Amino acid sequence: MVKLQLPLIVLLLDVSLNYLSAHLVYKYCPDKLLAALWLVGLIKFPVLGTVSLRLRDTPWMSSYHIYIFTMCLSQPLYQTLRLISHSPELPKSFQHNLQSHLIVFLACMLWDLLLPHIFPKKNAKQEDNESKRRRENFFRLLKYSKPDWLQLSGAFIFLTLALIGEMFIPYYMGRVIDILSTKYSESIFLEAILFMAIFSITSSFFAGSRGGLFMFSHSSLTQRLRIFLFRSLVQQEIAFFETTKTGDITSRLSQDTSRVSRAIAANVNIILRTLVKCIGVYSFMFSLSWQLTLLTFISAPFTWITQKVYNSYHQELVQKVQDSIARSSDLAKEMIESVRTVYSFAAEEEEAKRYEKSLQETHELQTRRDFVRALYLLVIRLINLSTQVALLYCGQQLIHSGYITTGKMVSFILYQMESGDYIRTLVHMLSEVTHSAGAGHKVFHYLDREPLVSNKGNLCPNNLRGKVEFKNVTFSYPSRPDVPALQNISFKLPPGSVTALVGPSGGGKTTCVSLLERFYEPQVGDILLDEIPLQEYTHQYLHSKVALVAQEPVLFAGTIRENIGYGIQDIPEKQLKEAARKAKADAFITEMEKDYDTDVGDSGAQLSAGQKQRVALARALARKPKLLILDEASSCLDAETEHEIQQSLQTIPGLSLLIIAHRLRTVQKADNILVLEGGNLVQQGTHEELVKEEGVYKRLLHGHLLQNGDQ
Ligand SMILES: Nc1ncnc2c1ncn2[C@@H]1O[C@H](COP(=O)(O)OP(=O)(O)OP(=O)(O)O)[C@@H](O)[C@H]1O
Repeated sequence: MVKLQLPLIVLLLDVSLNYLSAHLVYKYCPDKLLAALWLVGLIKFPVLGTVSLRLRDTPWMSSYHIYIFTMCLSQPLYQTLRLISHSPELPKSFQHNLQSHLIVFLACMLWDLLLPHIFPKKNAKQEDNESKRRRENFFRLLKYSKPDWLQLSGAFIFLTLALIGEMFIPYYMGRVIDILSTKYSESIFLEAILFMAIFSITSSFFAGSRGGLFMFSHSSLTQRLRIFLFRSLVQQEIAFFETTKTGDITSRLSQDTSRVSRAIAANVNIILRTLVKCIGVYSFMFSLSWQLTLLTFISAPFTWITQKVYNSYHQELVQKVQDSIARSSDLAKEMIESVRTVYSFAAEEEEAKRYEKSLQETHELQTRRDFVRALYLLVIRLINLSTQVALLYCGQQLIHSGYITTGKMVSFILYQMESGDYIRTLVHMLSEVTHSAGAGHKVFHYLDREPLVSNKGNLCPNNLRGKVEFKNVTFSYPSRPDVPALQNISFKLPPGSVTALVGPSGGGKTTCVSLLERFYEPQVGDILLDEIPLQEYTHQYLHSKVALVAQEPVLFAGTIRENIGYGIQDIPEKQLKEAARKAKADAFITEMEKDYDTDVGDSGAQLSAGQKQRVALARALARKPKLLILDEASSCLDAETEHEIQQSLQTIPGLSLLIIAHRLRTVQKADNILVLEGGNLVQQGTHEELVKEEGVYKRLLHGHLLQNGDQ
């Protein structure tokens, strides 16, 4: 009950104020009654509006602003109506006044009780934070639009010129009707037609130029945002991509950037155009008939409220539909990418059902969205129809009593029809701008994200020996922080040596490689290259000196030449071919129809697994590394080719090799073998030393985990 005190006090105050002001004015200056009522209404509106803001979170009272809005306008509108229909009467009695206020007040409470059940609402604090964030995003977007200021200024000038032209067209239409229905004069008629044509042609030209320039700014802002965003994304650490869905990232890049930039160019274009048109149309309407203009205000609050309610729920549903569509296309993409697996498990029907379920969800959301839209259109049409009936009725009275001509009435109706559209567009676009700027939050979130593994090192020495050292390294993956993948690991890779990493599956071999590549950063300990921590070297330098060939190397769509030279600008032909020769790829490449210019297909699909591994090895060698990491990189090669490659690699002076392999022949020749189990370094030494010890290595040999070379 306490919560109702303030609204009730305001209600009583408002009723008394209405009653008093109307009586005073009627008593002392009855001829100014209407003007005074409008004045009181307009003064009350901001004052009571501010009070209503404080009541937003009060249960039952969040629609109090509707009440305030209605009450501020009801008195002046009522009197305007009476005046137009020529039946002036005393302001209503205090009881009448109180009754009408109470009815609206109770209606608002009922609305508030029902509304949360139909559509859940956010609280005021959340809304305040969101609108603050949207404002900030909007200004940030403005900054990004700076380079387009010339086009935007041009667009604003054309916008104004187009509007001036458009504004006069209905006016001249009315004039033509008046000329035709009264005393016809050819010269005046031709003059009106001529002006109408001039305004139509010039405004069309200006409107076209305006639209073109706005669209230009829109697409250039979208492009700029996409470039910035992409740049920021590719600098993120690997863990970011493991924990963020691909669909999320691509939709930020494609849809959100476009939506956000629309907030500036396209939407501001529409808002300004509509706002100026609204002002212009209402000025014309006032000049034609101020009485009828005031009458049209009856529909304004209803249109405004309907549009606002519709916007918030429609926007939410639109977002849900978009997310659902993105999920369906992710599903389809995943199926196409893994079509071989689907085929080999005969899971076609299952996949089809999964896709159907996802589409069904989209369909249901779309139906809800369309239902909300249909309801909205119905309400808007009813409001429009009622206004037009009231207008025609009062207009007929005004024509009858000689206040306006038929032509002016036609002009007025034409303007009025436009004005309704403008108010709706204005409310819709204002919310669209804030929502678009809201989508900016997601874009800016990625744009501002600092990678957790920083690439800010600045060391790139001319000489590097290539000595690597793991010093008490402990590491857990960010997605599983409580499970250590490596525990207190220490080892050294001397320059020019061959080291093998072996151990049962899940032992931590690939994790060591990932840390060396700086995909992640260890939580404890250091990884040193020539006694200096890896993070001190520049990103480019480190990855030219430490190269990785993974078990399933990724090739990019393009030629073999492009794949081998990937990441190296203008690689000399000699360097390219030398790398291919050392990787034993030269022979099969030269046998191909287009030699090094042969296309490898999507992800290298047109090459065999062994050929892909050799191209990937050539790609690593092309950058002349000091440490080459081979993570089961020759698993798809026959023993002979693998042996040839090993021999060829040993001829490269100063190259250290870190090999993860399951073949005994590869491992046993290593200078040092590191045995990892459960994230711990459990043994190390040469093959000869390790076979003498009882331990994991021997177990692996007996368990055939380390296969013989020819197997
Ligand atoms: N991206 C990841 N996120 C979370 N945990 C991971 C990730 N990659 C590996 N792990 C976990 O870390 C541990 C070590 O994995 P790692 O891939 O280093 O083993 P491995 O010795 O290379 O195994 P394999 O011989 O099977 O390739 C495992 O328990 C694994 O489940």
